[in-house]
Amino acid sequence: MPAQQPQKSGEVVNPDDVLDLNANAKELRKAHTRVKMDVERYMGDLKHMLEKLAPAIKQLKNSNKGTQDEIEEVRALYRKEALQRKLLYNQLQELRGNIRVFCRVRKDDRAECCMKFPSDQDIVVQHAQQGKKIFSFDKVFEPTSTQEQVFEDTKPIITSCVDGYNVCLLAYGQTGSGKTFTMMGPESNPGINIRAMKELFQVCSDRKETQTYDLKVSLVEIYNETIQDLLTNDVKTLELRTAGNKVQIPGLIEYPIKNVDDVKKVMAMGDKNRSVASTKMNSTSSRSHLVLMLNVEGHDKVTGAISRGSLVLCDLAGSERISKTEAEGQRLVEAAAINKSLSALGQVFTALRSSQLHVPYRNSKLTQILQPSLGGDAKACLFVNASPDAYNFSETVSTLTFGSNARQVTLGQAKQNISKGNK
Ligand SMILES: Nc1ncnc2c1ncn2[C@@H]1O[C@H](COP(=O)(O)OP(=O)(O)OP(=O)(O)O)[C@@H](O)[C@H]1O
Repeated sequence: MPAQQPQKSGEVVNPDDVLDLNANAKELRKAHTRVKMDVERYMGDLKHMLEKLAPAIKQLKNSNKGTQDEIEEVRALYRKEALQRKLLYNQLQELRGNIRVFCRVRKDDRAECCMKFPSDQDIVVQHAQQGKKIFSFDKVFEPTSTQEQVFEDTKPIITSCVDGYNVCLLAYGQTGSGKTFTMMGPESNPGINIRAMKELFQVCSDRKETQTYDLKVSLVEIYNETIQDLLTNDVKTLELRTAGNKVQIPGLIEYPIKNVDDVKKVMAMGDKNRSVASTKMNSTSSRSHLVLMLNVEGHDKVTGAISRGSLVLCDLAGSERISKTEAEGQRLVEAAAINKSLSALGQVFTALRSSQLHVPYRNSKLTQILQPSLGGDAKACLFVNASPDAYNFSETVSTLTFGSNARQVTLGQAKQNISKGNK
């Protein structure tokens, strides 16, 4: 039927057309009723089907929940087992006297990250041309790790100096990799040094009913193979005397400290005297090894026993590739001295690892000063700091290799230095 044209007023309407229109409307109404009935029937069928499926769906949901619960249970078991394994491992390390090695990767938002962290003990370093390497440590701290988290893992070792242990903590790594950040940190977010002192004062205060403690600090830097006292304005080079496994530094200033503010004052004084110079890779690069030494003497009020512990916190100067930093003149001399003493440290680790009779502590002032901490009954902890940037791939691999080697060093079981009292 041709499409109906609108009727103009006054125009005559054909009666056949009206009949056709009525017939069409009737057909449309019938079709509408049929479709409505079909929709209602389908809806009924669907409802019926859903009702039939409901128990099956419920069962499926429950069985899925079961799987989730099972997965959670397995996860919890795994976590428990991993914790137990770690505790046993720590006990074994303690008995064997292994150096604990922690790896910390610095935060660097601009870096093209070349690392992956498959677990909190493993790190994978990848490079398109140079391949992939995996390293394991006692703990790996990712770039997102906070100063609190880093301190938490070292706390038990550090505080054991109060019980008469000699404890040493070193930060090693390429220049700009975050050693100073880890050890000292900014004032608003302090690193291990300040946190350790706070914790030590807390431990001493908790024991004040039965113990009294005297704490003294000294601060030196090893710059171009000379030892300088940082707690005096005089530029004073100190000598080292080694007697057996003990090292003495005659004339070294020791400051008694009573609280964290005293420590901060000492650090500020040392900072002022420290040789800091600008290099191409790090505008505040430390050109010397910084060694903070704390002696803790405890007196037991009940037994009269005296404990003598020490804590050595060492922020090593950055290892660097001279070609990259473009060091010249005085900076080149400094870089050579830094690299020489760091390789002397590596040689000491190699000798200790292979239980050689002769350990070459005397090859550098750094290893000489660290001899009591690395040579026998002390507890040692090494931080290997690394940059996540692919640009630093080869330095990172060399730092992590250094850390892996140090991890195999066995110092022997740590001993407490306690002399019996007369009470
Ligand atoms: N985890 C971190 N989070 C945020 N900033 C960091 C972190 N680690 C390092 N940095 C920043 O990176 C820069 C270089 O770090 P830092 O001075 O600690 O390196 P370094 O290893 O001590 O270098 P050098 O051996 O040359 O003294 C600093 O500006 C520091 O604040």
